[in-house]
Amino acid sequence: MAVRFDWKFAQGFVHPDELDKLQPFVTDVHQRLHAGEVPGNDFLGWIHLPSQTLARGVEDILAAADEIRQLADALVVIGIGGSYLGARAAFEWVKPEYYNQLPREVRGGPELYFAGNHLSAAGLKDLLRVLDGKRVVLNVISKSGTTTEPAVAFRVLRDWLVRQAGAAEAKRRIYVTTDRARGALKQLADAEGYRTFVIPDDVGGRYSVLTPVGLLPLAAVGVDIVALLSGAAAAEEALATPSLADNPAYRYAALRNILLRKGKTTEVLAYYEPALRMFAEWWKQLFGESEGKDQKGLYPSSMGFTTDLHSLGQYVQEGMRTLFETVVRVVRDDTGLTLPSDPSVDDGLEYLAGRSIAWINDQARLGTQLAHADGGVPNLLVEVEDRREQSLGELFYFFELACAASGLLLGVNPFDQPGVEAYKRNMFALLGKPGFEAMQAKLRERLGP
Ligand SMILES: O=P(O)(O)OC[C@H]1O[C@](O)(CO)[C@@H](O)[C@@H]1O
Repeated sequence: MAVRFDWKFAQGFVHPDELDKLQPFVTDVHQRLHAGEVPGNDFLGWIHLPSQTLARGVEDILAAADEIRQLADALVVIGIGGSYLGARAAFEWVKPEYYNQLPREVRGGPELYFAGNHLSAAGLKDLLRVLDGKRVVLNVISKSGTTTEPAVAFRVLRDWLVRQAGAAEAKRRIYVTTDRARGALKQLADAEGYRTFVIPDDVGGRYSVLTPVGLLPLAAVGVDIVALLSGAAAAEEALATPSLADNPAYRYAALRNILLRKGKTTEVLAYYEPALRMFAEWWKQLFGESEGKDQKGLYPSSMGFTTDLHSLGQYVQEGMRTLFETVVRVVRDDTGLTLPSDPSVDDGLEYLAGRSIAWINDQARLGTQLAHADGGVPNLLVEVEDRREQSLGELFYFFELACAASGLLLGVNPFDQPGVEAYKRNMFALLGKPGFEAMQAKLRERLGP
């Protein structure tokens, strides 16, 4: 596999014996997961999604992606949570950091923007400014079809698009990804005749990156979605064993469980490449929504090193000893970038002349892992061979499986998210949504003048 798991920097905190003791529980979780006998078992479509999608083929997605490439200078993906994080994570992982600024011939695809993942007027206005004068395609994504943030952004952007391009052309430039039958977005798509892609019923939002949710926008910007799926399918096969010795995803899940029980209540996903920033955001939703319930669950956080070593590094080294760290490391460097030699400048760096920047970064990583472990922060390591699609597909599946197993070991339903409704109900009441009148009065009273 292109993904490897190592826990040598955590061995002072966990004895191998402790893992062995969890084997029967992991075996039970594995068997129940594969037999569909777990809480939330109507959301297990992700387990065989990679192989089944490859077997079915993705020609329809590739054809639509081609159309988008023809139609668009800029593609705007409108979605929030699982309806955008996977696509954005893969986009930033695979494509160069300044993709949108590169010339079209170099990029190969349209510029890519994300909207509907907040309710900021300024954010939306800034996006409209940058879209001005461009041929824009919208891909609005919502499984429920009722989420407020993307619905608001879609209404604003659709209105803008109709004014820019006319109603008929706007219709051609809107792609909808949603539930097969339910939701306001589905009704709107049917009424307007928008091109529609379906999110399978049995795949939850945070597990949906390998459905059209992620695949369509990724294909449109030239990410190799067949390689992405192939990597995930390879992991699906390789990780179909309950054995902790053979299954690194279960080893990771079991270690998280052990560390949590020892009082390590926060997990920091640490990365040393800016390209992994949105991957960490995807990971946070995956674990946070899956495990944070029934007053349980590790708090998933992330840090980008070495940047955050100069802001949060002090806390990690000497603050509350409730942290452990999972480092995601990309092994291969193909930048060819080295530190130039210049003996005429006295900046104290000549001893590094000729060294690759990637090597320097990795020494920082090793030094940090040792220091953090010495400071009482167990360190786990997930190594990924490179930034190619195949490897990323493996990594997506690795964490999806680990998350399901980890949630089940914790005794929660890893596939629901009842807690996110609380803020939504309050917001609907305050916004004056029909049906929430009584609640609105109560909340306004609590808020006072
Ligand atoms: O795709 P939808 O239905 O718009 O939901 C977006 C996100 O909102 C949540 O439902 C949380 O409110 C997530 O689980 C989901 O990924």
